[in-house]
Amino acid sequence: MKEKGRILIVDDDNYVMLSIRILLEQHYQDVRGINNPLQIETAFEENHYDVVVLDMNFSAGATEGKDGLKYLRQIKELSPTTSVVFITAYGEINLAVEAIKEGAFDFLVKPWQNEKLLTTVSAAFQLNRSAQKIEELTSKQSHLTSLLDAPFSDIIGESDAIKSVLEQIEKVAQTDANVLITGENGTGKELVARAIHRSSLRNQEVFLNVDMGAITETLFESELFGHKKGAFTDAKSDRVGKFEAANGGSLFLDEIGNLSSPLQAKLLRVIQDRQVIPVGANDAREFDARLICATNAHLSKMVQQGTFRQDLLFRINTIEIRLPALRDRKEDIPLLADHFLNSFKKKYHKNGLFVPDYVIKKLTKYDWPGNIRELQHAIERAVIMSDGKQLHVGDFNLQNVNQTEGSGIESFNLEDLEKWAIESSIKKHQGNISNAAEELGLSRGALYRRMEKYEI
Ligand SMILES: Nc1ncnc2c1ncn2[C@@H]1O[C@H](COP(=O)(O)OP(=O)(O)OP(=O)(O)O)[C@@H](O)[C@H]1O
Repeated sequence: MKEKGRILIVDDDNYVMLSIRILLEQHYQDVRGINNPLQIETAFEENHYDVVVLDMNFSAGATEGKDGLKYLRQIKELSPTTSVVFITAYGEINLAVEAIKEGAFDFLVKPWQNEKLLTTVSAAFQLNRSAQKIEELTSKQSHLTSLLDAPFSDIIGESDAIKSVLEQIEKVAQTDANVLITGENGTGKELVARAIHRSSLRNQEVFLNVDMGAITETLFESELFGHKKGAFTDAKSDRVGKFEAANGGSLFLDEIGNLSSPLQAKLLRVIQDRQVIPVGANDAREFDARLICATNAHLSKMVQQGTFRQDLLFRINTIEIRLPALRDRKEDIPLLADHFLNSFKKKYHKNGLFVPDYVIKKLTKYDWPGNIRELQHAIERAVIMSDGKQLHVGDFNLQNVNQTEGSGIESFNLEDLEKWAIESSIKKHQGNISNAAEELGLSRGALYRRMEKYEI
């Protein structure tokens, strides 16, 4: 099978260039030859090359190899990771050594042996791959480091409510205190839990996540505390539980309000003792994980109703961070909308998509019962469904917007009636603009113009 490599051969002797090309084409997917070194720059503008096989002398009669060194420097400038292999005449070996000092990978002396040429190019190709890998890893690492340096960069918002949340995160992150994050669904509880971990001293260790709402009674102990081989029928080998696996890091227990009473008792014992006993084991094991819990339930109400243990609540809520509903920080909606729009425009390759101000205003008026997750999904849906030019309010499928406006015809103002007819028709056709336009007797363009006018 051919290697997925790109090789460029630069030699003004067409015979040499062609014979190397024919040989290398049997082993590499993309091999190109040029006989004029002045084309090197254009060749690199068109493609990246893993290896360049470069003649040492180009000017007729020249034997000093200065041309080769000049083009080597040019290639290294254009693409530092590309490996360069020189082809040199017998008398130029000193120069070839100089070329290696300047960054060439190796050289071959004319007349070359095919076997030797293939081995040299293959080694140059492997070196290039490793260099590229290192470059990739370095850029990934610097990206991760910048994320660590800016642990809140993905929490969008400038409202007083979100600023106060960020301040609290910063304060608690430095401690090992147990944190309870409360807030409605989709308000960003998991995002905040991750931010606490990232800005804590434990950020080099793991962040593990357990959804207490999804865990069954029977699996609870085995998942969280681990089990010994043979402890029950399916226990084919020893298993480390989440508490132990999160050692040194943070353990995020989501939907903690969903735990049954017996499981609350088990969890309380483990948090109090700071040790777990795996199912089927006799000895307890200590763990050192920072606990972050989250819920959308009112735990203190549940305590009053007798459905959540007060002692467990006291253990987990050393610090409580309450996340505001999106409707209580509406001033953040334009920022969040812009953030999600940009990322979905990129994801769905609709960079030209434009969102008029009146649409953003409409989004700000809506109450977003599903909070930021609902906003995120609504924007993703709108971007997918759009024709790639402009978003309209109708693209967002909002549930309660304008429920009161236009739900009955109380005014006989013609404009009000037209707006009502358009809204009703779009609703009837579940957002399908073509069908609504047909029913209203308008072209799609005319309907869009009216939608813009009435801010629908
Ligand atoms: N302030 C914010 N800035 C940017 N994105 C946010 C913000 N808050 C939440 N999100 C995004 O909204 C989505 C929902 O957030 P998250 O899962 O953290 O909410 P949650 O409160 O844990 O939800 P649930 O209670 O349903 O588990 C995620 O994709 C998250 O990245």
